[in-house]
Amino acid sequence: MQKRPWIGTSWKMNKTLAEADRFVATLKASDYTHCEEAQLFVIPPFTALHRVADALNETDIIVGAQNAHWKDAGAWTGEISPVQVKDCGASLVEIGHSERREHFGETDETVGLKVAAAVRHGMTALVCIGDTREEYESGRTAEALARQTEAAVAHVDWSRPAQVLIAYEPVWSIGEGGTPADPDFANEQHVLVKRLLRERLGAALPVLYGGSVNPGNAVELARQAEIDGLFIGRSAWQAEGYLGIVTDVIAALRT
Ligand SMILES: O=C(COP(=O)(O)O)[C@@H](O)CO
Repeated sequence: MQKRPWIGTSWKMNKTLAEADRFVATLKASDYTHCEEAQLFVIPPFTALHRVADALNETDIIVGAQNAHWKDAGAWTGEISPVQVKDCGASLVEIGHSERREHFGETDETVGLKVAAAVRHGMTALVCIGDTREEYESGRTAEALARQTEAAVAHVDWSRPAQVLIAYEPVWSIGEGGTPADPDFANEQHVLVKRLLRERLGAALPVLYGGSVNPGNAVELARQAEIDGLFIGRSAWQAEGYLGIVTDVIAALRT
């Protein structure tokens, strides 16, 4: 059976409201507002979340938040709760991106608590895990992924319906100066993560790849047996770039 990949982008700390509107207008004018061959998702910054979710409401494109706290409300100045992002129209929450782990004190424990909270509120949790360059170069990728995978699912109440996606994003592959992971290497890490999940939960979860995905490597990555989707940064920040990758991947998976 042909796979239906997740293909999405986080805008990180980019886009004014006018720029968000332009991206969304291009998306809405495309053939992909209702797409059976891929699950599209867009993760704007909080400032544009409500507006983008509203604009894409009638489409099949999922809109997510880049983070959400584990508590529903309270004295947590500067934070945003899962109740609030859901209220803005988000149905997905990205959790544990390496930039948050590196710069904002996100830990395996807070990631686990946030995943459980997002799921408790009926949203999909998209959990980013990945090895640092130091872990990669010293052969400790598997150890890092095992630790982060276990923490990501540790607090979820699995006796209730829960949608959790994992994004394998090697830290050394992300952003300017990042090296895209070799597709075979990425696939091997996805095999490992899925094995860990099967042992822990009795079933694997979808695992997406992220880190310097671009028009030149997207198809080969998406063709890997255990890569269930692509999570794209820079190459998808212009709607045309995003739609170009979506078009290429869908066409390649048809053949
Ligand atoms: O960080 C990500 C990848 O960024 P790139 O610019 O594609 O390296 C991923 O989480 C999508 O935001």
